[in-house]
Amino acid sequence: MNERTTAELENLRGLIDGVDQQLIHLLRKRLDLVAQVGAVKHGAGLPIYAPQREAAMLAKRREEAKKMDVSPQLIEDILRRLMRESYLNEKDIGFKQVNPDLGHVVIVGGSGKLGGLFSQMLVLSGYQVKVIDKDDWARADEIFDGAGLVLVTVPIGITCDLIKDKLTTLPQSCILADLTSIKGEPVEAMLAAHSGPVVGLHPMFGPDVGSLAKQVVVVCHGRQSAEYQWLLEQIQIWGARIVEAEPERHDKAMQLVQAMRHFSSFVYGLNLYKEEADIESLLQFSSPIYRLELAMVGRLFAQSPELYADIIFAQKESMQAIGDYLDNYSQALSLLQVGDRDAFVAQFKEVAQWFGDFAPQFQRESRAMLQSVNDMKTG
Ligand SMILES: O=C(O)C(=O)C[C@]1(C(=O)O)C=C[C@@H](O)C=C1
Repeated sequence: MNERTTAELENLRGLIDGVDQQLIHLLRKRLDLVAQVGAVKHGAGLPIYAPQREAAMLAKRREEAKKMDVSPQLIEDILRRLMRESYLNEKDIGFKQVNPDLGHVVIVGGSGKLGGLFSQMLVLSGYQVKVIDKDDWARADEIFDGAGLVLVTVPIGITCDLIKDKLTTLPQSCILADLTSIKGEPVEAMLAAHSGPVVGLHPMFGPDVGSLAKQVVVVCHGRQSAEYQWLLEQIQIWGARIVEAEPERHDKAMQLVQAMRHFSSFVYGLNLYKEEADIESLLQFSSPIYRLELAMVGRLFAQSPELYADIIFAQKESMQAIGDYLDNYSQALSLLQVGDRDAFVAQFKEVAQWFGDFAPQFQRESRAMLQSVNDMKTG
């Protein structure tokens, strides 16, 4: 059935169409300026992401919007979305090459998705990239000869053995780095296999990010950090933030941030499956937060089971963290079973106090996400 309308409404809608068309012209104009900014940054070696400029610009636009009785949050939302577009556009122009004298780069496992992303970023920065995969080891000497950087990005389960078995005769000055999501054992293995510069990296994002702007790369220093300083600078030019960490502290955090997180998403999906839940009707009844939760869980099952098995099984210690979760679940369930509502409320308050200022901060952040989820609804 057609939506009802009136002549007056149609007239106003025509005027709105005109304003929206003007917006497209303005967007085109902004994109052209951003392309020029990208070219200037490329020449000067400046990072794609400029947080101080963004903060100053947003503050000014919010003020101006207020004066014109436009919601400051509206202009902020629009500009943030536009800047996301800027990161993508500036990326395509390419990046300054921080170390033009580096020999070529070898990506071990380059046909993997994350390896592919790093390969693309390095090529966009002017480096020559060679890939070595399962079937290429017979040509290894030729591929590694003259390499300035070897980046290991194979599944966690085989990373350490591959380093020990295959990467012991790299050129002395070559940097050996890995992208594995645990850092203790791989960094140790690299230090043992290679006597030159060593660094462990963990990109805290998946291969489907459009740009590295605002993403985090964890760095665990191995040896001769002055030799790979350029690489960290290069990653920052791509827009990412470098966070330094000790391998042990990083790995401990990953037990909760990755192993436990993904395991509980897995069980959530497993439970929906066993309960024979009808996703279609759940979506019909879903509140925005439930939709977001389904999206978080559902996206897991759109990806490689091996990848998640690798992450979950990577550290024996994760079993403890996941077991603790089960214990806490059982204890909380027993409150429900005995109908102890007061104990539940008391426990809730205790946890809320522990979250402190983070709880309202997360509430604010999730509000914006929930609004976007709602915006995406159609029909
Ligand atoms: O001003 C810049 O440095 C830009 O790259 C442009 C722009 C924008 O779209 O306005 C984009 C990214 C930066 O983080 C800041 C601002």
